[in-house]
Amino acid sequence: MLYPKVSTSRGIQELSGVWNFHLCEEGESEESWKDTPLQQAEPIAVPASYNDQKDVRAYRNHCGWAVYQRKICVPQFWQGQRVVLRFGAATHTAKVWLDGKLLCEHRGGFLPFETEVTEMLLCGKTALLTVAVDNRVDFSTLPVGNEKGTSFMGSDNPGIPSVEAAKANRAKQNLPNFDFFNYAGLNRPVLLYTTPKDYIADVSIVPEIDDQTAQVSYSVRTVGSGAVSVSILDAQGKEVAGAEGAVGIVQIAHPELWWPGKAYLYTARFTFGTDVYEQTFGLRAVKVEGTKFLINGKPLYFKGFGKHEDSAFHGRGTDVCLNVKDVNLMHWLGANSFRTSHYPYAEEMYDLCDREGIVIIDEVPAVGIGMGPACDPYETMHIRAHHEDVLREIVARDKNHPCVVMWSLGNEPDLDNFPESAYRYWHSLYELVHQIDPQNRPVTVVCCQNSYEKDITTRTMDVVCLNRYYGWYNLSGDLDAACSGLKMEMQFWAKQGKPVMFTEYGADAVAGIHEVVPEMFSEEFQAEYYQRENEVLDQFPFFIGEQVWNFADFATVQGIMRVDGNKKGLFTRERRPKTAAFYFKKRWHGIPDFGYKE
Ligand SMILES: CCCCCC[C@@H]1NC[C@@H](O)[C@H](O)[C@H]1C(=O)O
Repeated sequence: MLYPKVSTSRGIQELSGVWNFHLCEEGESEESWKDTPLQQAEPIAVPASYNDQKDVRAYRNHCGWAVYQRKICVPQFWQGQRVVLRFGAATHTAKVWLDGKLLCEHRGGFLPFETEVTEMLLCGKTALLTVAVDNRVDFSTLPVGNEKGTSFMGSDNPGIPSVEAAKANRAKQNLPNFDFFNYAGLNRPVLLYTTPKDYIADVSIVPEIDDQTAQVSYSVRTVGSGAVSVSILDAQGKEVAGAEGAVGIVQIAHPELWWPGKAYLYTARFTFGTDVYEQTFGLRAVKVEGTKFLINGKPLYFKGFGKHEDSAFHGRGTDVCLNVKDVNLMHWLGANSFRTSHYPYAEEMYDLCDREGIVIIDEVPAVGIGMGPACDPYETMHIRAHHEDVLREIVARDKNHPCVVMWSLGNEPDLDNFPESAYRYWHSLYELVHQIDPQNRPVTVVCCQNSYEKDITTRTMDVVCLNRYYGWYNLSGDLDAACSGLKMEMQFWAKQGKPVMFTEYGADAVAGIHEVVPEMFSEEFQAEYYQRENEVLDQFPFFIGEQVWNFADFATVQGIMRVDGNKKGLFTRERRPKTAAFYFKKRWHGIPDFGYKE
């Protein structure tokens, strides 16, 4: 799916700003307002989550539909154009009406969707746009919500009469089986854009490089009639190659490659009739070979993070200023990568990483898939069809980004309680993504701390991505025992012949807690945790990367295990560095992006 861009043939009207807003009561139909202006509407900013925009529990803890509404119209000089309404995302399920006519519905809260509105808007009138967004999570959604019991790491005293009675009478609420606040609403930009009637619907770019030359295979999907041509421009805007036809191969002489830390972007300017669309791309090759993750034939060492889209006031709302700040902090640290834990991030972040040379592991929101040893989630949850949908959508959206070097099918599913069932589920998704990705990038699923000998799935992925918490969730506070356990597990992985990396490891540190003798939750313990465990990891040549959990402190559902959210950040939520940030700054500037341990 193309990202909307202004060109000589295309215009954009952003619909950001203050809309009218209403939280539906339990039992109130989301369709109540599809053709009627909201009464006693409240103000709400778009793009942003609604949860923190008003300090009342109803916003913070809402469970169900919320209605956004505003008037829209388009300039008459758009006559003759095709007009499209596009949502960067709506979390988690959306229904869209224009003057009461249902335009579209979409499931999945982290990927774009759009609908053509030409006829309804070009008749010169102002229309009422109504969007209903449902934030409920359950066994059919990704991310997964529990349908009884507690949320992630929640606490309960089941069986006590008074507790059970109170549970039966409590207001409906979400029980996220994941460790990030269930921010919801129109989190990403909403806009109208135009194309000519005959237009470019999609483009796909597959770079191939060898020593001295590079070629780009491209394909263009069009609607209507016309001829396709493509012009390849270098970073200075100079044409370096060109071709005719909707499908073709272009040779690029004296290629400038795209590298982590040294990005170089070309632009493919596609023309179809009067339509013009420009797609940036990078000349880079990604390949797993033995226990190495090769970019342009060189073995990368991942230095970076699991992150979240999370900030004060905006919640999970797109904040390009914060994106720039975070990428600058990554440069400051000597980091080269992050995983979009646990959902696809806003498109604007990938464009920024393309130009800044930050490498991304791109993850779908398949998180919370597990119910413990009592129940096989692959038999009980109804997520498969939706899981395939989000995988197709993430590849369709992000396929041309040079910064995307690997797909993550999901985070910390149950892989060891029902190992054969898990393997069937995840291996078929692994094969699906390899089939649908034009660049055929490596594919993984991120594994939680588990019985790695029973888990027969993780070892079959292109890269073994492990989330491990030796010394935190187990062997808590005892870093000698933790390092002994970690070393033993690494000796298991040494026999698997796969590249292995940490996509999570870490410890909560409440900024400002300092101890001469480091204990858990102090900044000193967090730094010592990493320093000790990195000493073990540095001993294993097949270990190809360290992504700490997390880049910054972030909001979670309230519970006994979280004091104002998750505090495993190297930075506070306001991006103030903790002691461990300075440890990693020193460490990562001393580790090369390529050839570490060689
Ligand atoms: C025993 C539970 C183990 C959870 C493993 C650690 C968790 N991985 C997934 C992330 O979303 C959580 O924030 C992280 C944590 O809790 O900080």
